[in-house]
Amino acid sequence: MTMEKPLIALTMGDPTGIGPEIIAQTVAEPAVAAVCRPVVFGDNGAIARANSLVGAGREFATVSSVNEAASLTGPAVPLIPLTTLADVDMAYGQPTAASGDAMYRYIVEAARHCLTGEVDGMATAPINKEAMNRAGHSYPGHTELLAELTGSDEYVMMLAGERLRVALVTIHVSLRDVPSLLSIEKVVQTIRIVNRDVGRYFCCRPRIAVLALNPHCGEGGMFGDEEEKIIAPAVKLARLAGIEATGPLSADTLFHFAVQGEYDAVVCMYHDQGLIPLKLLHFDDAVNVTLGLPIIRTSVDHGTAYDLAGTGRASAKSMIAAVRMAAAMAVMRNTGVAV
Ligand SMILES: NC(=O)C1=CN([C@@H]2O[C@H](COP(=O)(O)OP(=O)(O)OC[C@H]3O[C@@H](n4cnc5c(N)ncnc54)[C@H](O)[C@@H]3O)[C@@H](O)[C@H]2O)C=CC1
Ligand SMILES: NCC(=O)COP(=O)(O)O
Repeated sequence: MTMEKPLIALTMGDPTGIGPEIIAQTVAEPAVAAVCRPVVFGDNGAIARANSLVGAGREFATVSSVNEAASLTGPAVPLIPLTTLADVDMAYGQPTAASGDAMYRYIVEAARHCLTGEVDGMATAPINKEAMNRAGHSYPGHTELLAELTGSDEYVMMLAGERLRVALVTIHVSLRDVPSLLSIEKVVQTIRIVNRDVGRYFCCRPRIAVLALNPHCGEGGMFGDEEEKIIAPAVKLARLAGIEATGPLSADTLFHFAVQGEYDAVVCMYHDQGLIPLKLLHFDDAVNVTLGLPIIRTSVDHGTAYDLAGTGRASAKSMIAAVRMAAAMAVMRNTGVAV
């Protein structure tokens, strides 16, 4: 039996950043074409500029719907133009209200098509969160926007590389607010979603490490009591539910053991606790996956890189990895077969 390759929506991200360039490189990558049919949600002008800049040699064909994209034959990559940006809205590193609105619209449309099942998943290029907010769309990032669009109360940001997966209990919040945002319920919820979705897509019964918040797990309460009051009870509840969770574990040593293969995922209490080790190991090729949504969504692990935009020097490895992972997850969901 031959199965059609999954249709994966690629959102162009910030028109003034590296998004269009890494998309142009990604769709030209044979390893991407081998596993999926990409369809780009973006802007003709921004993509044409990026395509000639990187010289990857893959043509784009403007289409007006996902149906038309799906039935396109030949080597051109379908592009659904949702905006027609003026040059001023594509000036490198200078997002405007129009470009802030554009990045939002690409995400909304791709998510809508994921929900209807017309596309199998989406992989997103980076946005500038401040520009999206300035355009009137008040979300900390894709994750929270997609949670709202899909009606999901429970979701987790996970970043995954070959050697390490980190999942975050709190995401884009001020460090000073982290302790008050932690609760037994929130930690259990994160562990539960990681267990279910890492189990569903990546390995059958994940071994989950749960980090402490404070140095030395709080040193018996001398350096904080979140371990005793919140994290240890949460781990206990998760274990009672049959989840292979261990913790609280000291963050300074745990990553050494996680990358030796002792754990399949590490639950971290805040953004930089997980993303610093992840990017140290996997800056080039990690993928951001939103767990808990009814749709498949992956993304790059980096930002808009204004210092590189327009130079053609940005690496597309994380975007390529994100598209390939979305495709593999779609095949797993649609057929139960791991690829
Ligand atoms: N998935 C998303 O939409 C994300 C968006 N952002 C946004 O990106 C903007 C800039 O954030 P920063 O913290 O400066 O992070 P950044 O990742 O854009 O840049 C940090 C450094 O990494 C380099 N870099 C980033 N991507 C690269 C690539 N593909 N190839 C080679 N070098 C690369 C940059 O040149 C820069 O030196 C912010 O507005 C932030 O909100 C940040 C992370 C993820
Ligand atoms: N640091 C990761 C990041 O900013 C990604 O956020 P999101 O836009 O995927 O929610």
